[in-house]
Amino acid sequence: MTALLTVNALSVHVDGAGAPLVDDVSFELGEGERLGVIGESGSGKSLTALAVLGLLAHPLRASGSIRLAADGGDVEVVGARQRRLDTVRGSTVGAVFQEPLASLDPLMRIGAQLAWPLRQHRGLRGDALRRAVLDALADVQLAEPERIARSFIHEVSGGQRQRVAIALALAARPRLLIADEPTTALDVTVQAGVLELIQSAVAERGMSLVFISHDLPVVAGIADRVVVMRAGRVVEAGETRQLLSAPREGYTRTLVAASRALDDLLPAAPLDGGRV
Ligand SMILES: Nc1ncnc2c1ncn2[C@@H]1O[C@H](COP(=O)(O)OP(=O)(O)OP(=O)(O)O)[C@@H](O)[C@H]1O
Repeated sequence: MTALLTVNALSVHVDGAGAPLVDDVSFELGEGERLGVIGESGSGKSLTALAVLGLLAHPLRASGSIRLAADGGDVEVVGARQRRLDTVRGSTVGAVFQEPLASLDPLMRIGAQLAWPLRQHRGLRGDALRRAVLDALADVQLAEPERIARSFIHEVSGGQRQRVAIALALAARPRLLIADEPTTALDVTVQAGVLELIQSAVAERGMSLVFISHDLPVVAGIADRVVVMRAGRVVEAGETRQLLSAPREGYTRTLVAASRALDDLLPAAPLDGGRV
């Protein structure tokens, strides 16, 4: 399988401070592959995602290597100039975060926000652009796309906001989607729908996925391979089924046991992907 993303010995430091927050992390992601990143709060999952997106801000600093296979050739994200990163963000890699407002502008109508990447990356104008905005909203199963396009973000529900954020992440047709706890902030009744949407969008477009969560059953249902992080390091990595049925490390065993204990309380919700 061709590697779309290769992370090698990635560390993230606070400039001038001691121990790294992300420490010597390596993994690879092939075209069309879905990778789950799991670990407790503070284990370094989000910083790893931000590093891949080239979004670490001072005083955070990455070292090591993050290579993305972009259309015009490989891009080394660590140390890349802003202009180089602008060419891969959106078109090679898109992102959805826990809090949709992280990627949405409260002062701009939703349609105008979506129009921007469609114009920039796909060169659309006029009627074609207006149609593409409505199609992008319909693609994320938002009813009444015309009304949503005219709305500001505070005029739609939390679940609808996350769907808009997904539409925005997909607008430039990236080859890789990074979803960082995309359902954690949502009402439990809308989590399942948003997860299904991410899964179907990734499958239909043949995209690769990095799915970050602290929720093992959710990751089990979505990822081909899993990376387990703790205290900034990868403690275990492997094919999802194998890793969950025979975890080698004590920490992974604890995570699996905790999920199974919960599973026993919810007999209708099997570990393997049935939940939310
Ligand atoms: N800007 C920052 N400056 C200093 N430390 C930071 C900064 N951002 C994050 N950290 C620290 O880095 C560590 C890893 O944070 P990170 O957000 O990657 O964890 P996480 O695994 O994504 O957690 P969660 O599941 O709660 O989102 C944490 O100890 C956090 O406090």
